Amino acid sequence: MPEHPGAQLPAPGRAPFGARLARAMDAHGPLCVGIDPHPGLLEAWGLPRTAEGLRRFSLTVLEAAAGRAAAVKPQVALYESYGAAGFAVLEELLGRARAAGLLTVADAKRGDIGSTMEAYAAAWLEEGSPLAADAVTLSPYLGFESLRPALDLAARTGRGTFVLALTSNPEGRSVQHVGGAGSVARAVCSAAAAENARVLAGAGGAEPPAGTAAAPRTGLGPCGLVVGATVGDALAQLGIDLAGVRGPLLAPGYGAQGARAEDLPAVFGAAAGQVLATSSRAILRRGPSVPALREAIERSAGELAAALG
Ligand SMILES: O=c1ccn([C@@H]2O[C@H](COP(=O)(O)O)[C@@H](O)[C@H]2O)c(=O)[nH]1
Repeated sequence: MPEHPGAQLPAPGRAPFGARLARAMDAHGPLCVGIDPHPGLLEAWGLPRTAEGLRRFSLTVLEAAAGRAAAVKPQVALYESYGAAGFAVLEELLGRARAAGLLTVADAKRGDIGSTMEAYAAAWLEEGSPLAADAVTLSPYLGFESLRPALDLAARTGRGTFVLALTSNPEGRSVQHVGGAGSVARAVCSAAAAENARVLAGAGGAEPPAGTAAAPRTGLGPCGLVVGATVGDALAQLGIDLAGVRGPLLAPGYGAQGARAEDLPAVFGAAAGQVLATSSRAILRRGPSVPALREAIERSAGELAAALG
């Protein structure tokens, strides 16, 4: 395992991810701005399809989002496609976002056998790693427990994970929704609930007393889920209790994929307060004007806060 510069330094005191995310959502609304530098958007913004174009795109979105959104979510694939130069831009973006007080979610969708998973966990979640983010997206296709190195490292460093559960794309249903009460989606949600219960119990966070509604954004554990805003009534159909997961819910599908803010309460029900909706293209299309991007971010954050609380 390569040593990261700074890996030997003690982790600075950092509040748990659930608490930091709750604070950011309370302050700015439940919006995560997706940073997806698609080639077509670079062209529309008058930027070259080079690492310098990627950098200018990324820093412009950051300038617009700072102080107006809870988090940003760079789509790692769109940096990776530029090779080492793209990763250098991603490193700079993550560092600058942190300095601007924005939480960062690296949308990398990593997942592999445990020994390799250790390397992914170290890259995205370890103190001192150049690519460390506040949270990373994970794929549980090799089994939820194969993600253990990332789950443990996130809990230890005050970071978070978002595990794919019910994705926003229509194709996801053919794998995730099959089997009713025995669905893959339900198994992933149950595993995340068990993980948060374990971590929160270790941190002294007791179960909410039976029969009382827990305040929706307090006491969230580090293991979040990706649940698309486009899944309609799938949660009820599959018998999934997302409030009982006690983790944050990253919800793509709002915006360019068709879900509207006013659709979200029906999709998420009692878990609405745990939702961090993410939107990329619907906001990014408004660039490169920073005031226009800011207006789109403020409008989205406002309508999501009104819908989700
Ligand atoms: O289920 C999923 C998981 C991840 N995504 C990612 O979110 C953004 C969505 O972009 P929009 O432009 O707002 O549609 C993108 O990076 C996806 O890879 C998702 O859409 N669905």
